[in-house]
Amino acid sequence: ETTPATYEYIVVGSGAGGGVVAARLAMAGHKTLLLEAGRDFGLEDEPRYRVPSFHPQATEAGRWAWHFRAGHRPNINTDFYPRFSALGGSTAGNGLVAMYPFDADFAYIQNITGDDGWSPDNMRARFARSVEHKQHAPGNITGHGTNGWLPIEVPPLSLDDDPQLASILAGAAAAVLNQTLDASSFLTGDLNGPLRDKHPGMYQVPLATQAGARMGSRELLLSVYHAKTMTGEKRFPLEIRLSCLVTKILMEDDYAYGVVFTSHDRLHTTLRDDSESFLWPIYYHPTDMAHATREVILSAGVFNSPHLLKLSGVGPKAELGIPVYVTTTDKYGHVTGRGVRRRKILFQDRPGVGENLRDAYHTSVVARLPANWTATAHCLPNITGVEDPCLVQHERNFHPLARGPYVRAGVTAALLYRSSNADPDDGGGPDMLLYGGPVKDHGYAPGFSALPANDSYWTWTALQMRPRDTPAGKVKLNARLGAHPLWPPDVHFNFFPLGDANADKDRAAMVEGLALARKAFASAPGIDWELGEEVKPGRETAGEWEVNNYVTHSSFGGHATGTCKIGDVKDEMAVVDSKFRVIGLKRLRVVDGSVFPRPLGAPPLIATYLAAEKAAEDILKQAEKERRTEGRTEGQTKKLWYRPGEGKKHN
Ligand SMILES: Cc1cc2nc3c(=O)[nH]c(=O)nc-3n(C[C@H](O)[C@H](O)[C@H](O)COP(=O)(O)OP(=O)(O)OC[C@H]3O[C@@H](n4cnc5c(N)ncnc54)[C@H](O)[C@@H]3O)c2cc1C
Repeated sequence: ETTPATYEYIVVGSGAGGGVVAARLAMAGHKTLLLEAGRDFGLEDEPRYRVPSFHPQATEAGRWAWHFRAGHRPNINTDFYPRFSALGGSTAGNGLVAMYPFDADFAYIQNITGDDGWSPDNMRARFARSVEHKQHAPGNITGHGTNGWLPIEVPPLSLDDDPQLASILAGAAAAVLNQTLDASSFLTGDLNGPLRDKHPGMYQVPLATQAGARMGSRELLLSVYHAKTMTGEKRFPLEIRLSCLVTKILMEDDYAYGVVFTSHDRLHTTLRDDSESFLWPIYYHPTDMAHATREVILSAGVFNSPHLLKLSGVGPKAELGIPVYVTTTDKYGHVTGRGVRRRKILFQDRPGVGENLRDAYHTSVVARLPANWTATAHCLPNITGVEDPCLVQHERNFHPLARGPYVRAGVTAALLYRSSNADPDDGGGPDMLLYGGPVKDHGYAPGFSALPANDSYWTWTALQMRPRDTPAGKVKLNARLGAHPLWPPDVHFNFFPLGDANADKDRAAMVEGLALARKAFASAPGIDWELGEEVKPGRETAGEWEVNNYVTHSSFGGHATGTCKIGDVKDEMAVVDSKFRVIGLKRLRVVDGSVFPRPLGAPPLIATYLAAEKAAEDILKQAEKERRTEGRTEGQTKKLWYRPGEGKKHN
């Protein structure tokens, strides 16, 4: 029996939420442990990490993924829903789209909680502090940062690259915006500018890249981890432990004081498959613990954060207050080896944990154009044994202009528009986004990343940025197997719930989006559709019933949120308050993409980074307050809260 290692803060998960929080706390001088279930794939010679256009292949790389199956309708959970397990979390393989959220997204949280830290002005100021906006086209950079840790750049583009490109974009401008294509405003416009919230328009899409290579919370963490003082010592007290799956939050009375974790490479990815072999890693790989004198911060993502809270006994009484299968452990968290027992695991009734699983709807129209894209015609992605000249070009050059076509992640243009189904009371402005690129993309499904060698596809995807309030989905303990950290949770969205009037309006907006995508193709000047074709949904999907059916059953997500939602402390379904503190408990916060109470207008990456920046400020303010009220100096705060053994322990 040894004394567990003790830190001021323990952060679980290194994604957009946890990566930023851990880095900020360590930079402020606090001894911080970051535990991440995955490995550092960026460290390996891994083009799927670095190269933006390989993001679909990264999504399907088994060793990086959580292998979630998520149903989009209740009781069906067969759909592939990618989430990454790596240093950097989902930022290690996501689509890199770096779009600033809408003011309304932040104003909503400010209004329901009364916390002005969420005001659009404060969030914009955080954005300006966090990013370094590198606009390769000479664009408007008002409201952007120039010196932050996250580089954002617009991949270089020339409309002369391919005769079909200008035509496709002109078709979209005509169909969606009723305008002729203004190439100069498209090339210099600013999708992250402060004015775009209220104005329909067509923009290039900024990416979180540095000179055409992926950047994210991994790079921030590594720069903090490796920083040295003038005398060559470690500058910031950050410890990062990879391949460590946190299995439980340790709690006593009403506060968290540490975590239990298991170290094993690929533990969760190889074994989260419902098979009978699920128990061996727990038996044969040691569990360990760490204690936190100040706080435990849960940043395990939209599915794993509520799952881990539930595994630790925090969640709905109806689910945790009845006997479920649990692994039996001794008082140090070590598995006793006597298998599983049925046990009630309720520690704190928090009915909102795992509820309110929401997402933004996407639906795509894919067309095969008459000719292959000239910019990528010589590329040979995904052909084993053959050197890919485009990859060689990307890897040998370090200026985005010289790196070639792989600096793009599959999205070339985004059109913001207001649908005829928009909520009249939503304050106006665009409620839909139509984005497109030279890819065959109709959502995540096994095998989707296998690209044809010479492709001639373009996909327009309609994204509903502001779905209405409808009955939401859930993340629950595995109904069949119970509460074991290696058993994946049941994840059920609730897309277009039947008989719900708001869902019908959402579907109508998506049907309109699909029609506009088709019109965009049809309006593309000079494209001979005798030589090309719509491949998805295909011409046979033409009648009202067929289109409705296609939208209902083929719409996909990717922006899941809400399972640990922020709310007023009096809202019994809220999980955390505006400062990310789990309501009803002390010393425990959730800081990740699960906290947003409803889907964000923009893709969630930047919003999650900014939420984490706010959380770090909130945590540091609290630490400072404690330091003052206790009248202690910083070095003397260690024993402030953690007094294990004094209180009543859970389990
Ligand atoms: C394929 C894909 C494409 C995307 N494209 C875009 C895009 O283009 N633009 C955009 O804005 N957003 C995009 N996103 C979404 C964006 O990446 C996420 O919203 C964001 O990363 C969420 O951050 P997070 O901190 O909530 O979770 P994550 O970034 O998922 O991080 C959670 C981390 O916690 C770790 N973890 C989980 N459980 C445990 C445990 N028990 N113990 C230890 N560690 C644990 C995980 O391994 C993971 O590293 C995409 C996501 C995916 C998966």
